[in-house]
Amino acid sequence: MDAPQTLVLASGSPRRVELLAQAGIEPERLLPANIDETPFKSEHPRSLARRLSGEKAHKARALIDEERKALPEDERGAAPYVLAADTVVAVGSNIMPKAELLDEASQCLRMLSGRAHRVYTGLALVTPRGQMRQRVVETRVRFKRLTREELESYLASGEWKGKAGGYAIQGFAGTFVVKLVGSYTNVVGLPLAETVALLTGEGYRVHFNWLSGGV
Ligand SMILES: Cc1cn([C@H]2C[C@H](O)[C@@H](COP(=O)(O)OP(=O)(O)OP(=O)(O)O)O2)c(=O)[nH]c1=O
Repeated sequence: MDAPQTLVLASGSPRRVELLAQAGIEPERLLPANIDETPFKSEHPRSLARRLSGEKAHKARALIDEERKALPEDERGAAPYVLAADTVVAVGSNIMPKAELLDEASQCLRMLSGRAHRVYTGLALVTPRGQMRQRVVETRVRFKRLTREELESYLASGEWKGKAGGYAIQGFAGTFVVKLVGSYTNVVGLPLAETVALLTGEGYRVHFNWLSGGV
């Protein structure tokens, strides 16, 4: 019999939950970790994705440790695996904001129009023993040149809200993509092959019972 294992996803992103579900992984708990996501001065986008995902995982694990400490020792059980991610969009070394305002989204899209950019997702896993494992996955994306009409209707759609770089490839913005090199799920927010590899590499058992089909 396998020892029990639990997974906490340190995220409030429904996309990340859906992506994990696509791999047959259902976290026992969602624990969004609110952190300050402001880049340091001249911070490289790759370093930012790594740092922020690490901070999210670390914060969630610290909360869990607090909760466990409040329990009698014999009721604590094993600590869970804690997984976090952070997605950063960049043109060269210029980090695009996570668009919250129309103006920000508009600026991002003008910058991305007709150009190539990179999407970095930092993955951070804290093992039950408290060890941090990290990696950053990079995808290159090229957008076609956007017409004024496309730009305006995209802004009106609101799909950009809360998205790194002011777009969501899984929605209307999928029609802007003329080239993509690397992991598609990485752009949506969680690179699946790498996430599964990270988890299984640390002893988390992923059940590949796909025979019944899910699509
Ligand atoms: C580029 C791109 C980003 N995104 C999303 C993924 C992330 O949710 C978001 C980037 O912000 P993140 O800070 O990575 O994540 P989040 O704040 O949404 O969630 P949490 O920190 O709680 O895990 O942008 C898309 O959904 N599609 C895309 O094409």
